[in-house]
Amino acid sequence: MTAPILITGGAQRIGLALTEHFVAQAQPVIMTYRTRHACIDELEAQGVTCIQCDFDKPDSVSELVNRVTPITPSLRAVIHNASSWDCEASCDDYANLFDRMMHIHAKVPYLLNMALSPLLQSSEDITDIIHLTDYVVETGSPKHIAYAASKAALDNLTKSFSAKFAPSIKVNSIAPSLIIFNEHDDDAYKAKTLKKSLMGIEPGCREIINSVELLLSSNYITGRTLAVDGGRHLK
Ligand SMILES: NC(=O)C1=CN([C@@H]2O[C@H](COP(=O)(O)OP(=O)(O)OC[C@H]3O[C@@H](n4cnc5c(N)ncnc54)[C@H](OP(=O)(O)O)[C@@H]3O)[C@@H](O)[C@H]2O)C=CC1
Ligand SMILES: Nc1nc2c(c(=O)[nH]1)N=C([C@H](O)[C@@H](O)CO)CN2
Repeated sequence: MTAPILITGGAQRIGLALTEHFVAQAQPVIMTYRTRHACIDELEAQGVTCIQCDFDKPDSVSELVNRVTPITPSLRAVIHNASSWDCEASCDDYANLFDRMMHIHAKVPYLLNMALSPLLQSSEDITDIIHLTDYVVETGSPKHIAYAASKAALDNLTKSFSAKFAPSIKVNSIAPSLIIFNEHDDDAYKAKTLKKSLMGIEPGCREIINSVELLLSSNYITGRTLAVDGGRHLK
């Protein structure tokens, strides 16, 4: 029996692309969703274990762990994808913004890694934890200050957990810049954003799928960051 991969935030965009990729590979998936998007019914019909989970709610992490533990003796990987890209301009309670960013991007992955590591370690093979961070871990972001700081915290968790769990579990970050635009992004924003990288394209979810597969296929890469950013650092 192939151990499942747990993906948080698997009901749209990159998380959904990852979920659908593994389904197509006959790799069992457990995924969490906050909002019951239209895709959930089909994913459940395809055998994906879809667990409703709003990490902003108290006890959500322990409830998720208590849902996962009885359904599988082990996990192949945990992919921390769930995220909220919030900016200071859209809020007036900076303390709440900071707390929410740190919660979803650092505290939730920290607590899940601590609680789920036994399931990862019970596998006979090397297993993986993957943190979806962000290019702005390197630079900060004047418009997403709390978001960037929280992703930097997640990046640091990669370093600590890779040392704590080696050699049974590899722990790595994937640090994207633009992968896919949001529906509300206007043409001016898109043109400005495309100019920020050397490649100048909206690459799409396949870039993250390829990066995840690279990390899963390695028996040696750990404690590192895969920068998936189109050469933005050299622009
Ligand atoms: N898209 C891009 O170009 C880039 C993405 N990244 C990173 O890659 C990852 C995927 O990006 P993308 O697909 O755009 O992500 P989204 O912004 O689409 O968010 C992913 C999911 O996170 C879930 N989520 C948010 N907050 C919570 C919460 N409190 N509890 C539970 N689930 C929550 C949402 O669930 P629901 O929809 O069910 O409410 C959503 O489906 C993220 O970590 C992101 O920071 C980094 C750089 C660029
Ligand atoms: N949770 C999310 N994080 C990020 C998103 C997103 O849509 N959801 N988008 C970006 C941008 O694409 C940025 O990398 C380029 O402007 C960053 N993080």
